Amino acid sequence: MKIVVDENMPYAQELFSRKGQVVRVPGRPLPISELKDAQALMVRSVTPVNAKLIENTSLAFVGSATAGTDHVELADLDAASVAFSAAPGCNAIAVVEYVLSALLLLAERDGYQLSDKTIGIVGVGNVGSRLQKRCEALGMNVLLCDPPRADRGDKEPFLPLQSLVDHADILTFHTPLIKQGEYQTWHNVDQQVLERLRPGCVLINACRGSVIDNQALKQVLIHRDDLNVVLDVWEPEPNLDIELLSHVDIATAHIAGYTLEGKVRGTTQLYEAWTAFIGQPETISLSSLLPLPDVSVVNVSGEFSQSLLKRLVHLVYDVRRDDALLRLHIGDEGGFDRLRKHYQERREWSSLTVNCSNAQTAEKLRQLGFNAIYCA
Ligand SMILES: NC(=O)C1=CN([C@@H]2O[C@H](COP(=O)(O)OP(=O)(O)OC[C@H]3O[C@@H](n4cnc5c(N)ncnc54)[C@H](O)[C@@H]3O)[C@@H](O)[C@H]2O)C=CC1
Ligand SMILES: O=C(O)C(=O)[C@H](O)COP(=O)(O)O
Repeated sequence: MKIVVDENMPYAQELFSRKGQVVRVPGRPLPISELKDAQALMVRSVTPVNAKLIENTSLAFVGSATAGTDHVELADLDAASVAFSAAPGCNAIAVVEYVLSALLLLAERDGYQLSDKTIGIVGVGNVGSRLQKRCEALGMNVLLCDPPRADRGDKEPFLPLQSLVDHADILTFHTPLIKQGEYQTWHNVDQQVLERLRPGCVLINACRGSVIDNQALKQVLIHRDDLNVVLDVWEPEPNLDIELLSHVDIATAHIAGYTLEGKVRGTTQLYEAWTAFIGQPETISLSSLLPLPDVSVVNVSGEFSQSLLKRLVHLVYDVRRDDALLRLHIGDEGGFDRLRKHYQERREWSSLTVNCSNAQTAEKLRQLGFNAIYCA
């Protein structure tokens, strides 16, 4: 059995080679000739999966180690009777921690407490709902927008997008890219929305570039220098608009989901889906695969504060590292993809054990995702 896997998928070789011959390939562009005699293909978001890719192959299964599936034409796979599985939620914690790392930086730079702010979360799925919990733990006022969930009758108090635009100090997007229909998200943030954002608003996009009209954003940023913008995703990728980048406060190369845990979960979720598909189901424990992080234990005394949180968060991950790298390498041929391919290991906050002398501090840090322990 031949299994073709994207080379940017940690532990794929180790796991999939238990069941067949593994061939690792680049995802952009993917060498189609490798698919002719392959039974399974495991991709990432950079590989468009459509009729053209799968024609004249023996593929029975395609997996994508991603949350988003806008790169996959599901109807084409259905028509060719090729099974498909994604990895929902695999990297949700990573995206949440990216967003909070960025917010803690901006809050320190501009001298405010996040607990005084209202955050609007658009798209309250795996990422949005985890972000909601952590923002509530921080004492922020949280507004939610998710029309599909509202229409399903989910209990949360969902609001229309316009209401979030009018009331949020921070507006952050976590929807899939939906190109048309009732729940379209393509260019959800257009010129009109951008002009209407509250003065000093922080706008974050860590879902898909085209959820924000990037050309409209560039034009608006030229005359609205009060806005603060965090972009992890761009329209288009990898050839983003360098002038837009120069107006953005925090700019990264579509790496919000790139913790080691997030990537490995993506691989293990696909492996489990695929072994179930071939009738040999296996379950993989994440902790059996993960190495110890560089910094694994710290001691903390005293009460919880935003500045303590920022110090702990940036001990694990400081988004400025990725911002600096993108600005340095965006002019290089293939720079965007190279940064993603050779991404420096990044861990989730839960990888850090925080020994606290204060019980409330320990409780708060646990709510925020650290492995915090109260040591009397
Ligand atoms: N930058 C990165 O590295 C990453 C980006 N992503 C992107 O973020 C997206 C969200 O990720 P998850 O939370 O894991 O997906 P999810 O599918 O769990 O949640 C998406 C939520 O958006 C809602 N939604 C759909 N249409 C909407 C609309 N028109 N307005 C408001 N809400 C709408 C859905 O009802 C759902 O609750 C993914 O589809 C993917 O494109 C995900 C992971 C990493
Ligand atoms: O899971 C998603 O959706 C994402 O956006 C991924 O983090 C993107 O990573 P790649 O699949 O492009 O490596």
